[in-house]
Amino acid sequence: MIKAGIIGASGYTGGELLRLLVNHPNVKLELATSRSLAGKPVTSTHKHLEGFLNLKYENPDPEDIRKRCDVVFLAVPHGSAMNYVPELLDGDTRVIDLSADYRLKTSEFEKIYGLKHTDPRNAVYGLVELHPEVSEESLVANPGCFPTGAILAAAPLAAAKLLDIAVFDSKTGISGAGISPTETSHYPNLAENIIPYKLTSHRHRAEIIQELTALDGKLQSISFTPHVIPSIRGILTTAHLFTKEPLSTDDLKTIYEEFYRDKPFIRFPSGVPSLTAVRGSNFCDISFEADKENNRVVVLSAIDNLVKGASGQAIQNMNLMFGLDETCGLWLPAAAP
Ligand SMILES: NC(=O)C1=CN([C@@H]2O[C@H](COP(=O)(O)OP(=O)(O)OC[C@H]3O[C@@H](n4cnc5c(N)ncnc54)[C@H](OP(=O)(O)O)[C@@H]3O)[C@@H](O)[C@H]2O)C=CC1
Ligand SMILES: CC(=O)N[C@@H](CCC(=O)OP(=O)(O)O)C(=O)O
Repeated sequence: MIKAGIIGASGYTGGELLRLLVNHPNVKLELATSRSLAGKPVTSTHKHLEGFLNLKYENPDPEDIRKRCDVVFLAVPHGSAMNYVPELLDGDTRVIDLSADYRLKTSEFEKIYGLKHTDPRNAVYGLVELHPEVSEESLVANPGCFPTGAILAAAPLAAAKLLDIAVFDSKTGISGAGISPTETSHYPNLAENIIPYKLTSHRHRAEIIQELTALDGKLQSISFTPHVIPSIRGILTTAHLFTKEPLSTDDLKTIYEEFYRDKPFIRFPSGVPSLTAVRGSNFCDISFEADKENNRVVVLSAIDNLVKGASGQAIQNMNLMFGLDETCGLWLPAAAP
């Protein structure tokens, strides 16, 4: 059995890692950390895990964590993960970082996040559909939630070198903001509302550029605007992709189905994707329609930000890093409606 530890287990992605890992056939949950809740049962805060888990929160030092775990998930805010990684990797332990600390080149991270990076090692970007080489790595940077949906929506056209301009418009549930309440998450501010933010400067744009540019080979014009909607989970991305030549919907079908052949978590539902059809699951549902007159295609993607956008994708990475089938423990339908 793979002994797994979660640092930051009291948060939303930590809770979702626990929910998925309690039923993973190859994993034994060894450790759940929280600085503020050490000594309390994990089920005192994650009440949905009652009857599934006997762990108490702990707050051991990184060396102890490394000795006890084969794999450690870092579910902590960006800027914190880099303080753990060097000590955790000082042995055979493998690390999957859900924060943004290792997703970008160090200089780009420092520019976008305004933080000094103290550990300039490289990590593979853990979007499994594009980076199967995660299986060879001991440190994986799990992608951001918005970039996961946006990159998967545009990757086939970028790889075919057909993409000219990409405009991503995303709507997210509020769990993307983490467990601490904010003015945006305050019920009267969010209910019956849609809140756009960081209209041109969201930090996730850098990840989208990094990955699509790598596929296409040169810098494309890429814009991204997020909105929070009054849902708890889910990200629906509308990608307006302007192409170098006019494409039909049949062309798109050929390109997308070929690119995602044998990728178990990419689905092409009939009609448009829906947040409820992916909620609680690791699927990314994609649909597309050509607007030939404008050299534009509209691609929609739907994910659960806490699963394919975070904890499910992290387990997908773990599966490959340990030589398991990528669907292991993750082959679950959504909790719809
Ligand atoms: N929510 C989402 O949809 C997604 C989140 N992510 C990323 O995953 C990471 C976790 O997100 P999320 O679960 O939402 O965050 P939460 O705020 O819900 O939880 C973070 C947890 O980390 C612990 N923590 C906070 N600061 C530190 C620290 N300095 N050292 C150790 N532990 C700390 C906290 O527990 P305590 O204070 O008790 O120790 C807290 O429970 C973040 O980097 C986030 O950006 C990525 C994709 C999607
Ligand atoms: C609603 C909300 O606030 N969402 C967050 C993104 C969530 C996230 O998970 O960011 P990382 O993947 O980079 O850690 C935001 O816009 O910053």
